[in-house]
Amino acid sequence: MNVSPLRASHPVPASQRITLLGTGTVGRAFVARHVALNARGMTLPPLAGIANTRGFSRIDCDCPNAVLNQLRDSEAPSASEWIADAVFGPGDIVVDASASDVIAQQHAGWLRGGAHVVTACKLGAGTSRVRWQDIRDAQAETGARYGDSATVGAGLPLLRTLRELAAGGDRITAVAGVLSGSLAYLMNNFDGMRPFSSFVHAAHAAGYTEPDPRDDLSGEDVRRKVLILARAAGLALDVEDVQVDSLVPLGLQPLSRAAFFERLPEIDAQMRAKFARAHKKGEVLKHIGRFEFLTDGTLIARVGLTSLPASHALAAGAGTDNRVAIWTDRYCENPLVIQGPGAGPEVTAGALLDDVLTIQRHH
Ligand SMILES: NC(=O)C1=CN([C@@H]2O[C@H](COP(=O)(O)OP(=O)(O)OC[C@H]3O[C@@H](n4cnc5c(N)ncnc54)[C@H](O)[C@@H]3O)[C@@H](O)[C@H]2O)C=CC1
Ligand SMILES: N[C@@H](CC=O)C(=O)O
Repeated sequence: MNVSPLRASHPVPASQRITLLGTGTVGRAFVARHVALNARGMTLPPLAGIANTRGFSRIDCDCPNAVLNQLRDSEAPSASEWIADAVFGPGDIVVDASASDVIAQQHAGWLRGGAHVVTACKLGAGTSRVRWQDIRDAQAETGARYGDSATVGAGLPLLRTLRELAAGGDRITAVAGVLSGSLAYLMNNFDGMRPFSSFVHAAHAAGYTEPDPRDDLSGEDVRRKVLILARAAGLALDVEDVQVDSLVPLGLQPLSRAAFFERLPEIDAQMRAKFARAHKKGEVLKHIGRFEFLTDGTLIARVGLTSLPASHALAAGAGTDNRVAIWTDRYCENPLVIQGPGAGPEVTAGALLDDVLTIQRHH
């Protein structure tokens, strides 16, 4: 095993190979699935390198888990210096399982170099319109692929469905639904009695939340998903076009992550009150992201908590289920509805590997 936790150059390969960025909840599940599929005799591009904030390690052995563990446990100081030395080119598949804006800024450049990028991180295509456009332009210039199935619905067939409908000439008139697996889990389990904060801890421990759960509770993660969905539908929405209502109390917003967790119970009273109001009306709380064309042709986009009758089309689902309704020219009376688990390391890693396999089949 050749492990070099800091600064390693990465020459352009002759054949397809994977470099995994991120050794956290999703990265670890990705390696586990890669190992498991290999053991089942599937032919996959090899895992050639892994990076995290500690550095970059080349994998010269049949032991990606050992390399991952060594890198995770490395005492090296936190640094992203490996990025400056990394060169990805044709044949490379970069799998982004980080939540790093520094890495997301590199997506377009790596595509321009001819490498394919497969990402669970939404900060590439789910933030500014300029960054998203740059990624699209880079793909068009080199033909390299941008695998984004994991970014919305943790691999549920949402993005591909929207793209196929749009490619078939259908106008997408609205998309609305539960787009956060962690918020689905929270709303499906919170009973108004046990503290809401205890469920946030459980969702974090299960790997459903973002590394910082405030990204979920603030609605920012769903804003990114709404942007990615709208862009897949051919609508170039920008960040400020999406109105977002946050669940994070003001006092908890500027804190470090550790301090936020300490003061998390401060969220409980407001959530108990919201639950009680909904319960009194015989309704349930659901966190909904949507974009839609109003009858005057205006496109609006919103994210936030709402209370719905239990019989409402978007109120169904259990656990981490995302449930998303799509209205188009074709599906104008009754929407097309897609539902299934929308968060968790295994489904997310599965979506990343599905995209890797698609690239392998087409290149
Ligand atoms: N947990 C889930 O259900 C889903 C997660 N995702 C996305 O997957 C991504 C990863 O999530 P988790 O694994 O929960 O996060 P995590 O916090 O457990 O792991 C993040 C990893 O990224 C690495 N990293 C951060 N900055 C880096 C840098 N500059 N260079 C190299 N590595 C760097 C960290 O060292 C860490 O290993 C996030 O973008 C999240 O939005 C997407 C769909 C579902
Ligand atoms: N934190 C996200 C994970 C998937 O994108 C969520 O809760 O949906």
